[in-house]
Amino acid sequence: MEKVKLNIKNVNKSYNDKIIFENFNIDFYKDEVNIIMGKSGCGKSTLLNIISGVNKNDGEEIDSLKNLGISYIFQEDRLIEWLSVEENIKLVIKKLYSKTHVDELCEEYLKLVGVSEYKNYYPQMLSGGIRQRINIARAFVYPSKVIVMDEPFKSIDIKNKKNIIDSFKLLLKKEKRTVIFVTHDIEEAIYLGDKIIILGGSPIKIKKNINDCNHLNKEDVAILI
Ligand SMILES: Nc1ncnc2c1ncn2[C@@H]1O[C@H](COP(=O)(O)OP(=O)(O)OP(=O)(O)O)[C@@H](O)[C@H]1O
Repeated sequence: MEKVKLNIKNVNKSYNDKIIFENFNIDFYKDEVNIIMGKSGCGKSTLLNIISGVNKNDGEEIDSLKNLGISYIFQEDRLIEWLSVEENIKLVIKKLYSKTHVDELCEEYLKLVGVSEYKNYYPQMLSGGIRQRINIARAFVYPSKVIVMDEPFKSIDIKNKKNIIDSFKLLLKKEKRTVIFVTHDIEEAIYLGDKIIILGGSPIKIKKNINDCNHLNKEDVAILI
C-alpha cells in the first residue's frame, strides 16, 4: 500500500547573510517515525521550528504542520516545577475531556511509561530519566497528530535510555502518530525510524532519503552523514 505523505514546501531561512534553507522541500510519512539527521549546525532544529510553526518562514508563509496539532519533546523536559507529576499531565488535557476521563487518561499514560508510583511527586524530586518519561507521557496524552522531537534522549544514560525508548515504542504501538525526530544517534535512528532523512550542504539539501530502515546497519548510515 502506498504510504501517505505530509509535504512541506518552500522552506526559506537565512540568518544574517547566511542562507540556511532556500526553497527547500521535504516529505514525511504520515503515522510513522521520520528521523532527521545531519552534521551539527546544518539546520535541523531550524527546520523543526519552521515546520511546526514555532518560527516564521522567510518569505511566504508555508503550510506547516501546526494545524494538525503538535506535541514537542525536547532534550530538556518542560515539566512545570510547581505542579505534581499528575498535575503536569492533566494540565494539557483538562480542557478537552470530562474530569473522570482526564483522571483515567492520566493514570493510563503514567502506567504506560512506567512511572505511576511518582504521580504525587514534584519534578525536582525526580531523576532526569523519570522526568523525561513523564514528558513523553504528556506529549502522547495530548491528542496531537504530530510529535516533534529534538534529541530527546541525549542526556539520558545508556541504561535508562533503553527503557525510555522502549516506553516510547510502546506508546507508538498503542496509537499512530507522525513523529518527526532529530537525533545524532545512529543506533537510535535505526531502532526507531521508519524513514531516515539525511540533510547536508549549504543551503541545505536532502542528501539521502532512506525509506526502508530494515536491515540497515550503523556503517550504512554513518557514511551518509
Ligand atoms: N537565532 C539564530 N540567529 C543566528 N543564527 C542562527 C540562529 N539559530 C540558528 N542559527 C544558525 O543556523 C545554523 C543552523 O542551526 P541549527 O540549530 O538549526 O542546527 P542543527 O543542525 O540543529 O545543529 P545541532 O545538531 O548542533 O543541534 C547554525 O549555523 C546556527 O548557528
